[in-house]
Amino acid sequence: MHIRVINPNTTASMTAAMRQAAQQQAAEGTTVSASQPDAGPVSIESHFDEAISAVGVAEEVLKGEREGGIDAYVVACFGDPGLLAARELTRAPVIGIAEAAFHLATLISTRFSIVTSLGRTGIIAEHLLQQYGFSHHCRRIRAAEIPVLDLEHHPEAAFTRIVEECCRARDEDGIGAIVLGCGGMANLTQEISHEVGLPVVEGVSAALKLAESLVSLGLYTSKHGDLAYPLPKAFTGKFSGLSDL
Ligand SMILES: O=C(O)C[C@H]1NC(=O)NC1=O
Repeated sequence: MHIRVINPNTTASMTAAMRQAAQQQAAEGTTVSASQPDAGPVSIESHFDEAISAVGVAEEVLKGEREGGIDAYVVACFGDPGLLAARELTRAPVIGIAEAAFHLATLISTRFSIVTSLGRTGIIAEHLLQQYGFSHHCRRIRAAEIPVLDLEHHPEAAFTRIVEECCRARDEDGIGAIVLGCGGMANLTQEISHEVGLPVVEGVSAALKLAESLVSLGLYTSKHGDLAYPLPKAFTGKFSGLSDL
């Protein structure tokens, strides 16, 4: 099967790291490709960044549908930007890394904490926990207080900050597992788990394995109801190419 990982930010090196992490976890016979929008934020650290990146996610799914042969998509940003819009555009399963991580974390612990990059995006994770029904499972949303691109530009310092915050969560929050709250942490999971001594759930890998499961079960995004294809209509200006999809 073929799974497309979409990095909603436009940092190609982060996309490559996500693809590598996902391919390492993929089952034999699963091909993982990755893409990012041509236009949008280089990192997603605010509501505004999320809103802009959601358009890019939709455009990447449309590209994938035109390309053909893609069995599932992963939206690889912890805010799950544009997830429901993306699901409207395809019958293929579309899995957000936050939603995937929350599901898996509740299967291995009764309580988990999230460690994300910047504290100001914590409210986005809080809203997702409420939306997906996991609020009572999550003890606390913590932040390493590192800009997302520090994961690329200052990886050692970023790793240290993330581990320190994970250790505080382990010692203070009464939890059994940790969810990493950034797609850019996809290649750090094993090292962090080894340092912290708790199971660490990372969203790109979680979403990849859930996508494989859905495809293997023959499950697809329902086209009955609100996730049916969008109604054909005219779009104007720079979105005119989306007219009558
Ligand atoms: O929401 C966050 O804090 C992290 C989020 N930003 C980004 O560019 N990729 C992410 O996963």
